[in-house]
Amino acid sequence: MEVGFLGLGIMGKAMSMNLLKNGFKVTVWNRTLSKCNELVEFGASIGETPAQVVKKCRLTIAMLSDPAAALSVVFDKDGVLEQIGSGKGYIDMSTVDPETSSKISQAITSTGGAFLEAPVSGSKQPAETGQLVILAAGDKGLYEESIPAFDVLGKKSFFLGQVGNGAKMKLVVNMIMGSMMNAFSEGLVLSERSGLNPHDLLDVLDLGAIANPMFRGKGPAMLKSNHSPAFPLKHQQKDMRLALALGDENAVSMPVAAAANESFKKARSMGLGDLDFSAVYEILKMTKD
Ligand SMILES: NC(=O)C1=CN([C@@H]2O[C@H](COP(=O)(O)OP(=O)(O)OC[C@H]3O[C@@H](n4cnc5c(N)ncnc54)[C@H](OP(=O)(O)O)[C@@H]3O)[C@@H](O)[C@H]2O)C=CC1
Ligand SMILES: O=CC(=O)O
Repeated sequence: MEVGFLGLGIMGKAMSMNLLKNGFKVTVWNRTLSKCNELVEFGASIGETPAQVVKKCRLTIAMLSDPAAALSVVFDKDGVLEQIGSGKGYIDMSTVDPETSSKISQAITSTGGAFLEAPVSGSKQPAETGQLVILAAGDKGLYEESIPAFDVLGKKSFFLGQVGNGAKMKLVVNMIMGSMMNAFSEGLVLSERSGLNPHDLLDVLDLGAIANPMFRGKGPAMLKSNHSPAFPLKHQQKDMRLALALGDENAVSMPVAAAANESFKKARSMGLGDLDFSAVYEILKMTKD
């Protein structure tokens, strides 16, 4: 099966590599084209523009940073829209808001092309090992056609109905995750400041009802101030912002998420945006009497 892949950041590189290792022919494009070279060593072809990739491939996947990037790759010169049409499918796996996804869907479907949004839950390591959770919505036929690729990329795929539902589900999940990371960071700081050993806190948490892979996986590195990026903090803050907008639209009060967003914004303003989202711990640690 031949697929196009647009966007070779932390996630896109791991996902396209996985497709190559599992026998897919992959044509890649990235805004910074030099990032394609590593994939070529594993058998990928390069497309010079998004339009060239779509022209060559029946299915094209995108994994881009945010709504502005997702829109630019579709609507700008040499973009997806120039070559998409009947018989071709476009799958956007970036985390964006439902409005962005709907705008892209309308443009693609008006040409006769098929569109699926399919954001993912799971970070760098699940992307490398094909253990993502795929939250798809949109064209059911394209979803079914994409299952062989989704089976390589993920451990489970959900089809959630109309375009927008995948984006909403992803934003709800990441809103919860961002709030949890703040509560966890506050707990680590409180344990240290009150004279406890925070490593003991990690052990206690891991044996109780709120044990989870995020605390287990990130806790020890956080205590060493190691925030090597798996999920960049700037993307987590983008997701909090988009989730809060979804809350506004639906008149849902979310004071916990709003407070977490403020912490992520503060961390960004201090230059921590490219670190892992666990770096929010550093700004909570700085707060003194
Ligand atoms: N990392 C993670 O753990 C997870 C991330 N996600 C989501 O997946 C998406 C990608 O995340 P991740 O790989 O971590 O992000 P990265 O920041 O590592 O990569 C972002 C990608 O978007 C491209 N890009 C940015 N702006 C533009 C633009 N204006 N035009 C074209 N391309 C652009 C970048 O190109 P260039 O190389 O040229 O900068 C790069 O390929 C995000 O929506 C994120 O929220 C979802 C689940 C987990
Ligand atoms: O979006 C990030 C994730 O870990 O999922």
